[in-house]
Amino acid sequence: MTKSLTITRPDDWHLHLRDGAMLQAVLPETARHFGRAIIMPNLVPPVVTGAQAAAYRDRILAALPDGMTFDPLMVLYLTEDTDPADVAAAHASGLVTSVKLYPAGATTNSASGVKDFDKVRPVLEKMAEIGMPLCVHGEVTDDAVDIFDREAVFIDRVLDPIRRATPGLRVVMEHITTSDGVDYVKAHDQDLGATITTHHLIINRNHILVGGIKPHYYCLPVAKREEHRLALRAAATSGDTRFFLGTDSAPHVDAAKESGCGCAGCFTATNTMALLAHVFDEEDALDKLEGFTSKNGPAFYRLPENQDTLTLTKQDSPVKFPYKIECEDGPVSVFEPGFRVYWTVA
Ligand SMILES: NC(=O)N[C@@H](CC(=O)O)C(=O)O
Ligand SMILES: [Zn+2]
Ligand SMILES: [Zn+2]
Repeated sequence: MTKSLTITRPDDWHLHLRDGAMLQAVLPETARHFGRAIIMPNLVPPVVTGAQAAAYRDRILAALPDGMTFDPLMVLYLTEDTDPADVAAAHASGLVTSVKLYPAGATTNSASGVKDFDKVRPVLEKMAEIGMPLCVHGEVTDDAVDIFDREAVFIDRVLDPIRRATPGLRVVMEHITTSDGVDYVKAHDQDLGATITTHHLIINRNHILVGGIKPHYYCLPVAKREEHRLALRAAATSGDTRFFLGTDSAPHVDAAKESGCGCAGCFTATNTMALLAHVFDEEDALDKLEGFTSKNGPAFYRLPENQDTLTLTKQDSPVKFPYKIECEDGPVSVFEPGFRVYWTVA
């Protein structure tokens, strides 16, 4: 029996579009379904100034196929040299939505990130004053900390001290992967939210490592134990407005992933909405999907909801997705959930 669900058009509150040929290849995959996305600034070199964000936004809009509508929400990459006045001006003009904090070395293209958190205090204070959200990649980079513990340690060592020192700072914990992340958000107020990815609702660390190493399931923060995946599912489907979708769809060409030192990132833009419908259906929470994908994010970012809608239908037989999308630089594998999917975007 065909089931159908119409929701306010979704937004993606954490997305990597890259640049050049990759941007050209992946942008339609997102714009087909999503009205807006928070565009991650970890290009090489990173998007650091308002002027760089304006130029990147123009390149994104130039790559948008005719007939598609999509609003890229630009983000500045926080460095120890970021000028609080440039950030405030870029925000006031409407050009830039948020600032992204990467601990130096934490993830793909994060070499220009922050080493000494005291150095960015003036920027964070300015952001608290003007109500501009800070997006955070929440992992410590200390060699002594096990990679599976890096999110929990970040919360204690970095995030909580920053929030205490900067009252009023509005923070999005990006791509949370642990029950520690879920609990930290739940214990705090409206100035704190978190994005959850599609893939972290689907895979745990066994999926990466059992039966052979699966490079396409490797991303950062790395997927954790099953109990954490279940905590993320519970948070996403709970209706708690502090949790919203950030796919962290992060394309790399297959040659860079299927390598002796494979890049981190899962490319989920193509099938994210169908996979989320599957997950929410499985959790008997289809009525919570719209909040997670289309309402909680705009509420946190203090933006209007999209005016248009998206319809998902559940078919009688499994739906096929492309295995790969083509890019001039090489093919990019689409995230394969490992189960049959019956949902599709109408
Ligand atoms: N998530 C990832 O595994 N990779 C992202 C970076 C990030 O979001 O940390 C990327 O840019 O490839
Ligand atoms: Zn990240
Ligand atoms: Zn990311």
